[in-house]
Amino acid sequence: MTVLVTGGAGYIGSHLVLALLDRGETPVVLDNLSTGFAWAVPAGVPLVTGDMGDADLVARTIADHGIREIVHFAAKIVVPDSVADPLGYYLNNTSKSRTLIETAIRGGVDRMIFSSTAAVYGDVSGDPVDETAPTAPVSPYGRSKLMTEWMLADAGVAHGLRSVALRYFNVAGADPAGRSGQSMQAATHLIKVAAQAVLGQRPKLDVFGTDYPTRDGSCLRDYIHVSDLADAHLAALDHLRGGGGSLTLNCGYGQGTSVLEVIEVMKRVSGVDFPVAISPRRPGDPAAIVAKADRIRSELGWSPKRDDLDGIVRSALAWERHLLTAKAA
Ligand SMILES: NC(=O)c1ccc[n+]([C@@H]2O[C@H](COP(=O)([O-])OP(=O)(O)OC[C@H]3O[C@@H](n4cnc5c(N)ncnc54)[C@H](O)[C@@H]3O)[C@@H](O)[C@H]2O)c1
Ligand SMILES: O=c1ccn([C@@H]2O[C@H](COP(=O)(O)OP(=O)(O)O[C@H]3O[C@H](CO)[C@@H](O)[C@H](O)[C@H]3O)[C@@H](O)[C@H]2O)c(=O)[nH]1
Repeated sequence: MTVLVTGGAGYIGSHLVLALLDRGETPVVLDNLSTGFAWAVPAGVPLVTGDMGDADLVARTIADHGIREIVHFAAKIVVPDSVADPLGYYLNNTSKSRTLIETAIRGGVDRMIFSSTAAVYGDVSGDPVDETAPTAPVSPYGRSKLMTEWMLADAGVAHGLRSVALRYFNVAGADPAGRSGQSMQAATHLIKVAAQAVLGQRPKLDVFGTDYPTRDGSCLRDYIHVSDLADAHLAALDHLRGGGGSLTLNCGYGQGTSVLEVIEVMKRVSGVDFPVAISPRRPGDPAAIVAKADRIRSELGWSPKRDDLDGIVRSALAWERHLLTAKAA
């Protein structure tokens, strides 16, 4: 069975492509390479370079490869950018997802896994949130994703498309075998930025706010290893292939870690005391967001294998070193 992976040249999508190959499946990637890399798509995996908003291209790809299921990662993903450019985010993440969903249904696709986000919940009190918590995103990014969840739910009722919306919490780390990682140099994610600070690629790390109502004043997030997340997608595919119904599932470990704690782990693991500056809050950031992640275990039988922040940080750092060596070569 061939699986179409939109955004498969990106960070998380490339890890799913590896996980699919590891279990003998046949992925096809559709990616416009806006933030992804052709080299991140393993040799032998077809890469269709183009936009998910291009209905003709999507229809052709579905027909050419006999696609019945799509894992949909393609999106713009930077929360503060979405505050500055909301319409760009609604176009790429919402409107183009609408085109993708419509074209998929017309082409006979009946299963879809969607990369949703913890950002759909908004500013929660800090207690772990389960999937029944009210959705009240505080950024255009979160809203652009929530609207896609709604479209999938409505299309499911009207057209029989079954889907699993996976609400990722903070994804970090890299493939344990060193085959992929987060590669965008201008990335804004905390663990990536901290790894770059270790290697001297950034002069310092800014902590965006230490005046939040949290245990040390910095924001709390629930960091999940990207390979555990890839496994959750495999489990979600298996669920739908087995005839299972649509689901919305949190993907996290249920453990909140503060920005300052992440920095402490990065310094300890690397042995490098990089400079840290306390800076103002960043727009669109909720104070604390931690998953209650029981449903994914009971519905999919998924459980994490790499629930260890030291290990996540170590793998992110190893990938950053790899990128640096590759650049120098
Ligand atoms: N990284 C996280 O912590 C995180 C957390 C929650 C949810 N997510 C979601 O996971 C998904 C993947 O994120 P990522 O971290 O791998 O980001 P990424 O930027 O590395 O990957 C996104 C990929 O989508 C491609 N793309 C974007 N718009 C496209 C379009 N219109 N047509 C075709 N390709 C397009 C990009 O080129 C890129 O390869 C996104 O949907 C994101 O919202 C990520
Ligand atoms: O240089 C930095 C980078 C980040 N942070 C802070 O670190 C925390 C985590 O930030 P980041 O790694 O950028 O992730 P989030 O903004 O939490 O967003 C990520 O996690 C969300 C789910 O929680 C996803 O929806 C988004 O796609 C993904 O970018 C936030 O409090 C940031 O303010 C800093 O203090 N300094």
